[in-house]
Amino acid sequence: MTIQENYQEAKKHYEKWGIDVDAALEQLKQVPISIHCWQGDDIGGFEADQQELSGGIDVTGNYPGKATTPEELRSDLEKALSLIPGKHRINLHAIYGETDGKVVDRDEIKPEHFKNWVDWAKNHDLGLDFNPTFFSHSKADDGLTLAHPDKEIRDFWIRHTIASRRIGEYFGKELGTPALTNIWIPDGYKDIPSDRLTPRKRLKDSLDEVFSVEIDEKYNVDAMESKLFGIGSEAYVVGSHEFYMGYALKNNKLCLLDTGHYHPTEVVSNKISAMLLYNDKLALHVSRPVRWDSDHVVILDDELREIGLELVRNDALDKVSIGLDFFDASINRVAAWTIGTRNMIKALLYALLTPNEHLKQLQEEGNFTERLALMEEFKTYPFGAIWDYYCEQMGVPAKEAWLDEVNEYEKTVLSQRK
Ligand SMILES: C[C@H](O)[C@H](O)[C@@H](O)C(=O)CO
Ligand SMILES: [Mn+2]
Repeated sequence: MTIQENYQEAKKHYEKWGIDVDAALEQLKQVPISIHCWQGDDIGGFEADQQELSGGIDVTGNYPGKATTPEELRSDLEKALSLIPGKHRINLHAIYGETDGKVVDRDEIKPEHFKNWVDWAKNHDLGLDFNPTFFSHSKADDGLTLAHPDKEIRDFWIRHTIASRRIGEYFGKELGTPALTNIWIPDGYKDIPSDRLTPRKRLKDSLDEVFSVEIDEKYNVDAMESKLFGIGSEAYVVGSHEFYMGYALKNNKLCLLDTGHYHPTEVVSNKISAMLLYNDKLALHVSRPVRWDSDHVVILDDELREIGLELVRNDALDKVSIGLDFFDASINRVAAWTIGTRNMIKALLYALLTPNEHLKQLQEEGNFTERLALMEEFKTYPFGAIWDYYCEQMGVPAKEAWLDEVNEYEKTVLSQRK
């Protein structure tokens, strides 16, 4: 049977439940995923005075073929994008600017340093998102930035954050789609603090100063990413979930929830509906924590499916910006992007093919037996046949055929790199 024939058969199973499969695929096409550039070079970036990765995050593995120039990174992204169905966005960090070999400190970065990215995004019909980089820098060596006790250091990072928001604004103006500029700082302490309040007051004041520069949300939207702990900030993180939740609500900013940034049994899928009651919009970093915030490649596991379901059943696809955040250097990096992003899209498709209204109704009626039974049965519905058809329709390889292309790219391009 062809992919088309399988699709026609599979469709009937879903139609029995009143699911309009073609409409679901149309809806899926409209959902952009913000693909993080940093999977392609182990969060190295292109600063002329590149420094070792810091900030309590770590990339392990030494798989050959890492991108070491902007051209290589863009070429690798193009390869991955050619294997991922749909129209997406690319998420950049401030360390990915291009300065012709000149040292430009973080508080001096300008839109012009990202012109090549914008030209490339225009050519490939992509939106761009942005992140100030508060790690891998001598002024972040002690693990403190916007909450630093030294005003000079704080001011440096405030200038960097404002410069980053200006770059987001530039992306939004040039590309006709607002950039999400996400602030994640590593600030915290390894051991039990004697004062939790003062650093948080400083972070609040720094953010107030950063946002005193108004930027039209038509071009740039601000988000802030909380965290529970990092390497070197095991006991205390200044920018905790509660800190940013309060700040975002009061100041009309977005909270960005990273799926690896909570207690091990705490899940982002359970936060979305609660937060959307009070926040118009949210952002996500979909990652996969394995025992800690390990940033493994996203797989189609229970939590990913549950996130997809929450976004779809709560009609939140327009309210939640979906970004990815994983970095694995132990496997082919183009494959990592492809696997993780395809899985994110699969989770959304799975949710769109679920009889959500019927299941909600069962719950309202207290019919938990049928609710559980159907939720389980739908796991083995012919979802794969619909996915394959979607890939074929979108002009990307169905099933594992994309792997041949990655292997070929590895042979002809990645393995030739020094
Ligand atoms: C590189 C990213 O900004 C970083 O992963 C951040 O988003 C994070 O999740 C830190 O743990
Ligand atoms: Mn993150």
